[in-house]
Amino acid sequence: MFFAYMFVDVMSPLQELLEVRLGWSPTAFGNYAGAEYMLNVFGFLIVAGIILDKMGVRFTGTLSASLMVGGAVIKLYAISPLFVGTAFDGWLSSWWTAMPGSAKLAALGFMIFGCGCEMAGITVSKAIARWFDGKEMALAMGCEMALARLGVFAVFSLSPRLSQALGGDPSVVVPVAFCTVLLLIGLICFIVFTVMDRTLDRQTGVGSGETSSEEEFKLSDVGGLFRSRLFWIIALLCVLYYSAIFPFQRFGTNMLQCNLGISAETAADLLRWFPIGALMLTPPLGYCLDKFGRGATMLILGSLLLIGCHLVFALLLPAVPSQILALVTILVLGVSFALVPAALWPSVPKVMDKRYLGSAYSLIFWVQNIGLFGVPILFGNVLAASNAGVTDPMEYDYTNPMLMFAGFGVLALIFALWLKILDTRKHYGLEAPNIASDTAVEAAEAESAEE
Ligand SMILES: NCCCC[C@H](NC(=O)[C@@H](N)CC(=O)O)C(=O)O
Repeated sequence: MFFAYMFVDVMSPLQELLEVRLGWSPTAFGNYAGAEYMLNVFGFLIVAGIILDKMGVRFTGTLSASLMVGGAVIKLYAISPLFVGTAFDGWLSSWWTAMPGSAKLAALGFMIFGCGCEMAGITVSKAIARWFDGKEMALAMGCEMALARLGVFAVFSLSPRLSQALGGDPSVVVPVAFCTVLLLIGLICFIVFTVMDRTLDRQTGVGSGETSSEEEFKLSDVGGLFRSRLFWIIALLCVLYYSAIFPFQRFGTNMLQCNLGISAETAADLLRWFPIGALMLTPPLGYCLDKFGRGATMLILGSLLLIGCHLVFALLLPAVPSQILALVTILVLGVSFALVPAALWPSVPKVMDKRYLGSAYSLIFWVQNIGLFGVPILFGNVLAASNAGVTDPMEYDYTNPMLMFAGFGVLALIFALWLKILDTRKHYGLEAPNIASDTAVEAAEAESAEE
């Protein structure tokens, strides 16, 4: 997941370079960014859930890592001189001219990569939920997400520098090639893990139980989940919250450049602190959730912070173009980005039947992917419509698109409040700790001994 998240954002700090070098307008960049989720939205994630439940973690993990490498290679080819300027590029550029040929082919590669990345995401979530059931599940998920955030921090630090590593004109090829090699290393590591895991199973004579039928994906469960009010509240909270987070990560560098009049490198250096706040806080918050509970309250607080931060980016930063203000807001947004994921993902096993937990994760990811697919496209269009006639990528006015993010935050807050009210009425246990306290366990043991 570390290398996967690096690859997801490798081009985010290079939006200006892509516009100058390859002619990608904000709309083309938005379309490219949304493509990551396109095949998932059109049903791949549901298939991925079935594959995971039928074939298990080893097979699905290897398949997802292979898809990521395949997609990355296509994207690398699309932006390289091997493709740009060729007859194929000319043909691809000749229709739907808003998207240059390189953007179209890169979007195709990103689509395939996105299938692998999301498939890996549900595989990891289900594996952790099973391995840490009744134990430090939120801490384990928090550590996994912290590693992913470290990847984002690393790529925001490395990408602008790698683009200049060869001297001469800056290049988008070097950072993408670097991250593609990392994905290949990740695939090799996972294959080594599967071999070792299989060997251990053979030595101990214990099956991993990873395809146990009690948790098998059933199509009838999908219908049941879609009829569940709780499923929709969680899925809609998830899609609204993340729609104001991941697309922001992608467009944030240029937003800071335009508001502060700084280079892409300086802007990326500011933005990289966003995942760092989340990186440092998600594991301890996960630990607190395991020990003391308060999951629904964390969701409300995280949504409130999200709204405040996007309002600052939309209204205050253009009026007060201060790097300190930008940094403080980015750090607070990082706190929000720790609170919500730390509480949201471990809450799913609390309210969904274990039997269809894999389906529940894949369907929540599916609804989330619809937003993550559509919002960058919407964002690119809102940005373009608010900046008619602006040709300098340093001159865009980001007020309207950032207000749109704040609006998503308000809706997420409404769903978080609804969840808390339902939890108070129906006692789902969202505010309860994941690990029963020692005294509670002792009391339960004493009770069963008496019986
Ligand atoms: N074990 C938690 C998994 C979810 C982490 C979550 N990622 C996602 O929601 C992805 N579907 C989104 C993406 O890959 O873009 C996160 O907080 O990173």
